[in-house]
Amino acid sequence: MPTRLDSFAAVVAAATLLFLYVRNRRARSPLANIPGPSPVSSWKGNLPQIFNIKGWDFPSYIFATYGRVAKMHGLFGREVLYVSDPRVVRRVLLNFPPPPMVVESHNLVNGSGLLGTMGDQHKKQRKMLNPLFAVKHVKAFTPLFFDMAQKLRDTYLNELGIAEEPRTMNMHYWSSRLTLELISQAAFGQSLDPLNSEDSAHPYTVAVRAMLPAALPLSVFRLTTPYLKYLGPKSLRRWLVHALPWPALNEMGKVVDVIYSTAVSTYKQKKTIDLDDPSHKDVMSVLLNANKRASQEDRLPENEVISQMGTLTAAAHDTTPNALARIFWHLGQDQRVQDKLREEILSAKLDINNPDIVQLYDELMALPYLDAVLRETLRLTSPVSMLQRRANVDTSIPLWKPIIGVDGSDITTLNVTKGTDFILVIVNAHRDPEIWGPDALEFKPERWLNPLPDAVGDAALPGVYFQLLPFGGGFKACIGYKYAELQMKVMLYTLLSAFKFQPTTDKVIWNMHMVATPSVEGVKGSQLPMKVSAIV
Ligand code: HEM
Repeated sequence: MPTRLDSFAAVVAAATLLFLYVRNRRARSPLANIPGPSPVSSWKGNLPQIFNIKGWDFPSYIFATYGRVAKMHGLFGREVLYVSDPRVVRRVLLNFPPPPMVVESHNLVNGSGLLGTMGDQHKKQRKMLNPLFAVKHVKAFTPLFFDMAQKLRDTYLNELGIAEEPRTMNMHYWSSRLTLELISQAAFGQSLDPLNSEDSAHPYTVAVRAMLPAALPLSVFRLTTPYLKYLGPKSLRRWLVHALPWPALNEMGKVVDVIYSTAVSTYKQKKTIDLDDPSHKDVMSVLLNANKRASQEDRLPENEVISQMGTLTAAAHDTTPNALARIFWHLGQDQRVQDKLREEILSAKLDINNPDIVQLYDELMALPYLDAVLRETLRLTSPVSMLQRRANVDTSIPLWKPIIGVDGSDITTLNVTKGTDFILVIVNAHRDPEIWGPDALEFKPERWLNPLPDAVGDAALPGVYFQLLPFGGGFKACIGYKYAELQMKVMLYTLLSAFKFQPTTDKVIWNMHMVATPSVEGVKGSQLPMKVSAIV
């Protein structure tokens, strides 16, 4: 029979073992000396703070308390580095992939397109698609974009009666409709929305707009995505999505089906046309043609070509309308900037019917204040506020500026092991006063008209868009950023020439999803109400 003493000894032994286990684990971790906040959940660590749609204060709190590097916890105590140090951001973005969960979630929804692939498969796709998104190709869409933006302007003026009296318009909704129409025409050569009335009812447009709301209730299950393939073949998984008594999943299934079947029918239709006919300029036609001519080694299989359609639509639609809405929001908040921008636009008098498309594109891009407003919005309020990556090797990364370790020593290099997770905090890197100056938190387009602080060059953030990261950087950087830039500039040029935009009394909230989205309390869906008046 064990005595009380035996029981006591067993408890002490167990406690000692547990203590040693925890201590050894901590000692073994090369991140043990990196300071950071305590986890708020025993199994979710700091994730509820990191991925909180109302959590804008968290990145600023971390920056103020810990600086550019903080250690946090993910699921079941997994260590996560929350980083805005520009040298670390550079090394990580240029070398490490997103964690499998991120890539697999994209793959489940849009198949094996750019967002849903990694490694050699992804490299091969980029090789095929990069030239189609180069400036030379994007320039060719300038007249189409102006045509569509003018259509929207005329609908506002006439069908919606703004020529007669001001109206409150949801600028997110209209940016989203224009984005979808432009991507349909430019990327797939088909028009889905004539943009001439209040509503758009094309099933594809409806499905794409429903995608993000449908994905939100499922986002907590993203963690399981790398393992879903073990449930069986695709056909079985597809059947389960519709058959399980789970409304959120069934809804997502319906949305994905519409997007996929439209992609397949577009692909089949493209195979019947003469792709050598130069009038077929849309991305999909050019891609099919390039793929047909590619060497066996470089050629993409059919399913990967089809998957690009949903991928490009989702990537363009989930981001550009929110970026545009944010610009309109800033212009509403700061009427001085709006007036100054309109003045530049009205005095530029671009000939938008200029048959020299290259000249028209170059003149639009050369408008300095328009460019400065865009850059400043994407700096201060980047639509994407964080990126996720996972180390694929053990390595050491020197820091831009040292941090102070838990033991009080200076840390100048991060030693990370394979598998370490990173949250790259774009919002902090874009607002760092040591990089951007003491006015880093102010919306000041003028900063881009003057030489930037030397620290911007020294920090060398690895973005594809100037020294900024709204479009990411490295091998998974945004392929469509020149396209997005053109769309945003054309829409601003066209609408600001005709209208004044003012905030309403509604309280607009920006939700910190993976892409920041505006809403109004108590109103369903994305909302950016603005009072729009015609300029007489
Ligand atoms: C303002 C608008 C946009 C923003 C802020 C934006 C932002 C981003 C960011 C941050 C990434 C990198 C994600 C990561 O590293 O994990 C990305 C990737 C991507 N974007 Fe965009 N994007 C925009 C517009 C577009 C447009 C218009 C298109 C297509 C026409 C597009 C297509 C893509 C694709 C295909 C990828 C995946 C690239 C890859 O994995 O190789 N984006 N975007």
